[in-house]
Amino acid sequence: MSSRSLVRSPVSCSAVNECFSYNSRRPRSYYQYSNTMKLQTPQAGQMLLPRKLWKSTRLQTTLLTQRRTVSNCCSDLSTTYTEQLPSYLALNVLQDQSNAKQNNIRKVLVILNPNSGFRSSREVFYKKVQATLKLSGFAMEVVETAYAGHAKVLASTVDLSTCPDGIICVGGDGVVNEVLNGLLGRDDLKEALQLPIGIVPAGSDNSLVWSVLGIRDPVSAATALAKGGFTPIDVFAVKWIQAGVTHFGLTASYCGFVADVLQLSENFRLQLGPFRYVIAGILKFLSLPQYKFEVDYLSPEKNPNLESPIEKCHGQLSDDSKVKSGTYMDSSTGDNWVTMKGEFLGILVCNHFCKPAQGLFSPVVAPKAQHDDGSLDLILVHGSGRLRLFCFFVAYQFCWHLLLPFVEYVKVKQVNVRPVGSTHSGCGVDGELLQAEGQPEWQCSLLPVQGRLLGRHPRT
Ligand SMILES: Nc1ncnc2c1ncn2[C@@H]1O[C@H](COP(=O)(O)OP(=O)(O)OP(=O)(O)O)[C@@H](O)[C@H]1O
Repeated sequence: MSSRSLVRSPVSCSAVNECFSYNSRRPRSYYQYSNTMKLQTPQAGQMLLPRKLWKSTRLQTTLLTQRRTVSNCCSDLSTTYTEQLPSYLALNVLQDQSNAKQNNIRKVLVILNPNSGFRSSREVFYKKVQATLKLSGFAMEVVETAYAGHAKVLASTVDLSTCPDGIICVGGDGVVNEVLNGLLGRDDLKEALQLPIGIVPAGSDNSLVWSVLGIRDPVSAATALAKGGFTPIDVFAVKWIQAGVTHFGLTASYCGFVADVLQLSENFRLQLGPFRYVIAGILKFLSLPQYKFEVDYLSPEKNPNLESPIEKCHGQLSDDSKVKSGTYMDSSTGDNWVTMKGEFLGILVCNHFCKPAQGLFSPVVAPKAQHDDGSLDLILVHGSGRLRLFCFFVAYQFCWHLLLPFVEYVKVKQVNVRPVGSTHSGCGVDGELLQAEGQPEWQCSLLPVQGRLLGRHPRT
């Protein structure tokens, strides 16, 4: 995750809307960036196996290797696989795959962030994942990111014909977000949207792949990639209205306490790795400011009579003296809007149920959210103060947070948020902090098109 200014990464939302009338100019080849790229050679990793199992695994792998070496022309496929044995679980899948797809080579670009999580992405990929993917027919071009924003540059400039089967991200949610934004910023948007994104979790918290595909370890991720298939997923856009700049996301956007923690945590990235969130959370909790926002949201269902246009968990919320709220109809569209102004500890807009991969009890933030249901789930944590925040946090650990009287849960189509006064004006998107000048208005809405993730949930 990294803090960054939206000004530095302008992506026009109109580009997405123009998707259907796109201009098929050829993308620049990403090889022009080759001075920052490092094509990787595989590293040998020896696994310790029981003697009997070692023998049988070795035999299976050797057979697979022979077939692959004949059918593939990718230079590093000649690696001795006996030095890079995948897990036993994966081997069963690989055998099926190799029988069914002997001639089906899947060409992908692998973008590896060596800076993710505990900085173990290289080890994760080369020791736990690479062999499985190779054996299942992936021809991979591996590129390591050299700086923050590099994954976005790669995704926006790569020649799509060199990786028609997708881009696989090895890292955290941040690198996936960069790839998404790179793809959605391309001229050949229609083709880019079709390109699936694969994820090998190696970051601080891979909430996306854990929530949507039920995968949180690299070996399972490799197995899911090897098995093939796609999972459609809604994509949302967060627009800084005044500047007309848009950033895209797949997981969640948030303002208030969580965005503040995200910003503070970046100071500890080098020293603490994934633990930076805990330390930043405690520090921010101890110096908790008041957050005031104006919020407008649009419910998915139109109700011309303004009768219960929203699903509210707690009707008494509007009686909270600190929150002024009302409903109005946009005369141009006939949409019903709910508007409120007051103190909020947090405003979270979730695209899936947002299950942190590293949580103690792995609670979910938005239990009713679905990654492909065409709506966003808004969670408003009303009020201020450490006691309220503490109650929310404890309840959240047991997934009771929606029962709290100061928490509101609504399915929405669009949310507009305006920080009031000295409230922190940043907005977090998938773990990336978007910063804006002045009094920004953030608009979060779903795109009319879906993206695709590589792999399917193990139970589907
Ligand atoms: N070579 C690099 N050097 C420094 N920063 C990088 C490099 N490559 C990528 N980054 C930045 O690191 C940020 C975090 O990456 P990533 O999300 O993969 O890991 P993480 O933060 O540990 O995991 P998570 O986002 O799941 O918490 C990205 O936003 C990206 O901009």
